[in-house]
Amino acid sequence: MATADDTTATFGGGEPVLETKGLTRRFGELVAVDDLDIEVGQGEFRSIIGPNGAGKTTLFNLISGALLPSEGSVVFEGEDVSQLRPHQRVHRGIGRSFQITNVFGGLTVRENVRLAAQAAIRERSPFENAFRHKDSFGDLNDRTDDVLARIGLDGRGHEQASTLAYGDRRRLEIGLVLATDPQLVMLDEPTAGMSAEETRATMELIGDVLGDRTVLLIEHDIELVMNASDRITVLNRGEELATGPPAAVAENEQVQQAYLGGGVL
Ligand SMILES: Nc1ncnc2c1ncn2[C@@H]1O[C@H](COP(=O)(O)OP(=O)(O)OP(=O)(O)O)[C@@H](O)[C@H]1O
Repeated sequence: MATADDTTATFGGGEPVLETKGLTRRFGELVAVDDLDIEVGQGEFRSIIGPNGAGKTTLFNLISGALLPSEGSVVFEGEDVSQLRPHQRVHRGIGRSFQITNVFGGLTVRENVRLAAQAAIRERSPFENAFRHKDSFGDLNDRTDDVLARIGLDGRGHEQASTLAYGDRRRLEIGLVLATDPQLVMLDEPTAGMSAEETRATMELIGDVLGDRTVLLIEHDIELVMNASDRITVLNRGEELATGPPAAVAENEQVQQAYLGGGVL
């Protein structure tokens, strides 16, 4: 049950980009995601937080299509996508999260970006993509150049991905998400394992390159979540404990008790 402010208000007006309706996922007896009704507005930066095992990753998997719901639905841009396969959801504009974004170490930076862009060209069958006339690849090359520039790796497209330093590899991963031209971007702990400086730079990059998209973020770094989010949803044992702007969530007593044992926020 949601208790915080602003739960039902649609961000920025208009229809939500993403809705879950009674979304539930069971693993045997365990209810990992329990009757979730959330709405994410166009252009919103929404963070999902909660203790270990709260259901955050399961929720992401249900939205991306890696898992199917036991009950309920996922609605994206007004369409029920609950039964679609992951690649079909990518075509509709649901961006992959880092955990399922593959950087191919043996390929160059440019080849990686180009491949991601190609995989996501919408409305075409793989057959059509394979046999398109050479000239029509102009689009793809333009998009690849644009992505490389936006992630600051232009001029480095020829480097083999496996030789990139950690921070640059994370940039490339963001580039691969961007290359699919998603409307909704799902980021699963994008700064995990980074130094404070790398974290700052990565969040800045995310703001720069994904600022015009709708973003869903799973993140354990509370300070980062507080600074970056328009709204935060707190999960606990699969249930929505609260949704609201950072300040309202930080003051929510149930959140304090369930998530933080009091006093951390
Ligand atoms: N494939 C699965 N089979 C059985 N149980 C699962 C499976 N995936 C997740 N679970 C269980 O579902 C619950 C929610 O897990 P989930 O990974 O979604 O939580 P989380 O909030 O992402 O946790 P963390 O912060 O530790 O990553 C946990 O109790 C977990 O053990």
